[in-house]
Amino acid sequence: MSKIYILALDQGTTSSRSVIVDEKGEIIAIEQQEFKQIFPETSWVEHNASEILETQLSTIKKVIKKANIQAKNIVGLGITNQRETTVVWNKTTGKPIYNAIVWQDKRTANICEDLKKKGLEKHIKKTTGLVVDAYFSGTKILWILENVQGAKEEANKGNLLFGTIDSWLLWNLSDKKIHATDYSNASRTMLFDINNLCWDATILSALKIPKEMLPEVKPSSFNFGDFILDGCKIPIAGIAGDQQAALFGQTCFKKGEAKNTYGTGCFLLMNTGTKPQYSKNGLLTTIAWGINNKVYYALEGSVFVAGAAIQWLRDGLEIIKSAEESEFFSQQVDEENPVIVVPAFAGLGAPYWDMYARGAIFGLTRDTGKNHLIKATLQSLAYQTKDLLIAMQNDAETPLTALKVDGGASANNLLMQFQADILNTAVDRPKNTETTVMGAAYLAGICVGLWQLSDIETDKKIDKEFVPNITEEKRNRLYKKWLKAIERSKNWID
Ligand SMILES: Nc1ncnc2c1ncn2[C@@H]1O[C@H](COP(=O)(O)OP(=O)(O)O)[C@@H](O)[C@H]1O
Ligand SMILES: O=P(O)(O)OC[C@H](O)CO
Repeated sequence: MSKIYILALDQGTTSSRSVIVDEKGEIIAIEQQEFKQIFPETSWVEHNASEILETQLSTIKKVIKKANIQAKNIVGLGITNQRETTVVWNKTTGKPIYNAIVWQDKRTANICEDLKKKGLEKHIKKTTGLVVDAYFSGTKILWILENVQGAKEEANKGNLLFGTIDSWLLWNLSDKKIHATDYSNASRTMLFDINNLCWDATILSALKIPKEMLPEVKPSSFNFGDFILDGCKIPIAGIAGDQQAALFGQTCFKKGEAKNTYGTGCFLLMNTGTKPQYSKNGLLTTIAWGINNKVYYALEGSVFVAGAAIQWLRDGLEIIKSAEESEFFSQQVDEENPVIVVPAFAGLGAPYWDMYARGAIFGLTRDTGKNHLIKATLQSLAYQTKDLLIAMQNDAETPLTALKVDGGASANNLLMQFQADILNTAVDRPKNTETTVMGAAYLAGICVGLWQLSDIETDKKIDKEFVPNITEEKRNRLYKKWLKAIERSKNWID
């Protein structure tokens, strides 16, 4: 009998990836393609949605060739995606009416202020689990409707569709042009009622968004429709936002289990079981996934700039040639680093939620060199994670015994050791750090009957555990400086 496979797509902020996973849950081939980041104005970030689709399709073709398999042996397709990023397209032509507005984009801060003035903050928190912030899709949709000529009229006539990236891919990949999303992605729009699992009429009306343009919302492990490849029907059987998919891929199936992903941003999620738990410490309540007729929730701490700060060292300041080099240059600073970098390039996310904060560098002296700056930038990922972990432990009231990590920057040993040191918690890096795409593969594989949850739970191989190795006194002294720097970077722009 010929082998069977799952095709899984990870449409991230900086690249589109496709992987082939075999029956044993091993990745046998990966293809990845970067695409353009568009910065039309300060604090604006856009992607070309058509380029996203093209890069995704191109990696699908390449990965099948690389794995040397045939479409007929692929039994399911899973999709995971950068969340919140907003696409509005014309139902008839299939063309986006504006670039995708990316989750990092801050242009809608004023729309958020209006919502607050209308007294909707409490309602939004209770209904959607989110804080009012330009991060989420809702205000981005309104911006497109108000700023693209004729868009409002077309939307009211029912000619436009909205989707996060999963919906955009699903609509384009499915043979019947399915317009749907899953619970985890819907819960990032700031329009979705996470308790009653439906779009919220009050918020839609405040943002003047016609309900007809919104996708249908389904479980994450679900048969959404068929992708036709080389004449073969492949069920699109799993969809989840990338951070929730990573939580699933790290097998955090039980209440209290958590992971932290170091990608463009940094996202700490804890499974809180089948009931939403609300944070008192600046974290978000979000849907983790819907599976087997149940919906699971998570507490989330979202940091906007993590690996993106390393990209800034590479592409903006041009003081490193690759992200990996940040480790080597940081190792050259063996004394205590007096420099602190707060990479609030897109404001501050959890737990501070300050859309007006901006990046800052503290502690410069005449002998500060580029290595100090590189190390401080790398350390900022660990400090921001500590902010999140403190908030999460205060909410959860259970100490985390170890932190499971993944994402591009988790490959950096110096960062992971500093993370353990500053947290005073062990940091566990799995052998397979492609947990995000594995989450999508697992959701699809479970839907088509290839695996059960219990098969997946057994696969938890650790590559390396980083153990704390600094004194309590040093830890406290360093973190105090960080908190001082954070205070000074808040509320910078008007
Ligand atoms: N060795 C490294 N050290 C520090 N940062 C790294 C390293 N390798 C990758 N990164 C950072 O990780 C990010 C890419 O991780 P990835 O998980 O692919 O992100 P995304 O899904 O957001 O596109 C980039 O921002 C990059 O700067
Ligand atoms: O594409 P990533 O991995 O940076 O993830 C982005 C997040 O989904 C934004 O909420």
